[in-house]
This record gives sequence, structure tokens and C-alpha cells, in this order.
Amino acid sequence: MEDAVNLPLPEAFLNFLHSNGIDPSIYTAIDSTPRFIRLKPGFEDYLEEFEAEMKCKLQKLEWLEGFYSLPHHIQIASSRAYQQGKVYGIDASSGAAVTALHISPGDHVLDLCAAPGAKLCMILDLVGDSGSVTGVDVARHRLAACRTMVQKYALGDRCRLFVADGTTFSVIPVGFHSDCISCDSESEESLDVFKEWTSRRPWKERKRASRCATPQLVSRDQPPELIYYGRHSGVVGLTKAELFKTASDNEIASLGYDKVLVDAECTHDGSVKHIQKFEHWGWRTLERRVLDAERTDHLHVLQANDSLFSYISPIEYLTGILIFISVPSLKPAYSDTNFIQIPKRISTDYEVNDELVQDYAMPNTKACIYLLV
Ligand SMILES: C[S@@+](CC[C@H](N)C(=O)[O-])C[C@H]1O[C@@H](n2cnc3c(N)ncnc32)[C@H](O)[C@@H]1O
Repeated sequence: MEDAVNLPLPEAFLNFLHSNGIDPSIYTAIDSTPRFIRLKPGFEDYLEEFEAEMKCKLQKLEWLEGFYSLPHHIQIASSRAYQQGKVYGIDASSGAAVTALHISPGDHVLDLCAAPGAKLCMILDLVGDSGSVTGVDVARHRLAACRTMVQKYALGDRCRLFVADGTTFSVIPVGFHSDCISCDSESEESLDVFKEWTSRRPWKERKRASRCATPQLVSRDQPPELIYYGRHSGVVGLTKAELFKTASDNEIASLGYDKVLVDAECTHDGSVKHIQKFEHWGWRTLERRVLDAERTDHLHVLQANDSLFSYISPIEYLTGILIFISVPSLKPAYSDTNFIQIPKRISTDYEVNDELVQDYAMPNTKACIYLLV
């Protein structure tokens, strides 16, 4: 462990790392942070072309199908394979989280913190032609980026994207509407069925976007806003009333999503990389940008809400596994609620999957995947 006193990190951050037993040098050792790509299934033959173009050799990750590690300095965004949607930039930790969900073809998956969508794309690749993925995110601008990604990789056919707060989201899975839903009223609105989605943004959405000078987060009580749906996502042909109908207490047991992913915090390779950007921006700006009390309070409310309550809403819809990802974050140091402690509140229900964590964990980082079964 490098002598912490010699590191350029702000003192408050060093104290936080120290109290959580995290080696501070991982944040300054940019050269040793691993980088990964995933090949889109079916495009394995492009590996050699990609290596030749990037002038580097990729290392296959034996424990994670389709994943390869590459030298940290390689910028994949300029490669043809990336531009043509054959290669994803995605951390191995994200891949491990998705793998832990054991997704099978045909599963209906709810991704409650979906943007920007690396895991959602991987899940879409796994659910095949009979499953579906419902992606939800509280940040409209981030979910719009997710929509772009889903379209770039031509994966949107069985996908729906909702801007909504995951703690209150209650839209039922694809395919259950015809069995259980009866419209309350045959109003004109309810007869207005969803037609095939078009990339031309409706007038209402354009107006809303133009009103938002700053990125917008929706509030808990705002109704979900559908910003994308594929042709076979189960939306086309439904009325608005059918799509947004909430299940009754009796129906809830039979209307489960097969798997639910709650990724409110970054999987840890991601969070380490975010912090490392301050090596370029200047560590002094970490104080201003991240440790600023007002800003941190806002983040804390957002994250604490996720951490504490997200699993409550989806659990009603759950027939499979809920995976809850936790990583060390800045927030505990600046709030009363310690993020790391949260799983203890649900200690009777979870299993820590140590093996998976060890496979990809960077030294001294306490990342855990909690599986609620
Ligand atoms: C770590 S990122 C998710 C990364 C994503 N799963 C991926 O693989 O690309 C966390 C996301 O959670 C979203 N989020 C935070 N609070 C939320 C909430 N209450 N409901 C829905 N989304 C939320 C944030 O807007 C952010 O996009």
C-alpha cells in the first residue's frame, strides 16, 4: 500500500477510505485499472479485425463469456467494430453482476436503474426472442442515452424504457396484460392504442426536453413515462390504460418479473474509474464537485432512497432473484446513513456471493453482490 500521506487525495476522502479499509492508491494507479470489452454474440469473428485495428492483443476472460481485457490506454470508441455496434465497452464487474442473475432465454427482466445501459444490453442479448427487458431510470437524459445505445446495438425489439422512480415503479411485465387486465373505462384515451414506435420524438416529449435546461430527475409520485418500446416488447397494440394498469393484490403473485436488477450504485470498477478522472481534472476539484455538502446531500437522498427502499417495490413483482449491488462510495462518509450497513438490515434474506466478488475484485475494494432469493 502506497504511503497515503503522499497521495494527492483530499483529506476527507482519505479518511473515508481509511475507515473502510480501502487502499487509497487504487484511485491514483490509473495504469493498473483493468479495461474490458464484450463482443456482441454472433460477432466473435471480428476479434482479429478489432485487434489489428487497435494494434493490441486481447485477453479472453475465461470466467465471463464474451469478455476480453485490453490495455488501459486503448480507446475503443474510434474502432469500426465499436462504431458498428459489434463491441461494447463494459466492465467485467458489470458482466459478473448480470451473470449472477442467471438469466435464461424467455425471462422477463426488470432493470430498475438501467441507464446508461451496459447491463441492460447484455441482458437483452441473453433473454433471446421470447423474453423481454423493462428498463427504468429516474434520470430522463441518462435513459435517453440508454435508448440510443439499445438502438445502436439493434437490441430494442423486446425492450421497454420508462423514465420513473424505481422505488414506486409498478408497471407489470410484458405479456400479462391480455390475461389479467380489463379496462376500467372505455374512454377515448383507453381506445387509443400504441402504434409502432418511431424515432421521431412526439411533440410532448420535445417540448418537455426544451423546458429542461438542466438534467431532470423525476419524483417518486410522477407516473412512469414510456420513452421507447420495441416492436415485440408487448406494448404495440395495448391501450395506455392497459399498459399502465396496476395489478390488484390478488393478481400480484402471478405477475412477477422473472429477475430484477437494482444497480443504484456503480459496480465497483466503474466507481473507481469515475473517481480516477480527478487525476486529470485535479484532485482539488473533487472537493468542489463531489464533497460539496449540498450536492452530496442530494446524491445521498437519491442513493439512500434506492438502497433502502428499491427492493421493497420490486419484491412484490419478483418470482426470481433480486440482485443488489453495493460498493464503497463517498456517501457514507458524509451522511448519517452508512451505505455499507444497509444489507445488514435484510440480513436474514440475503446471501453474499463471495466467489463472484473475488473473481473480479480489485485489491482492497469491498464490493459485494447481494442475492435475495
Ligand atoms: C450505476 S448507474 C446504473 C448503471 C447501469 N445499470 C448500467 O449498467 O449501465 C445508476 C443509475 O441509477 C439511476 N437511479 C438512481 N436513483 C434511481 C431511482 N430512484 N429510480 C430509478 N433509477 C435511479 C441513476 O439515474 C443512474 O442512471
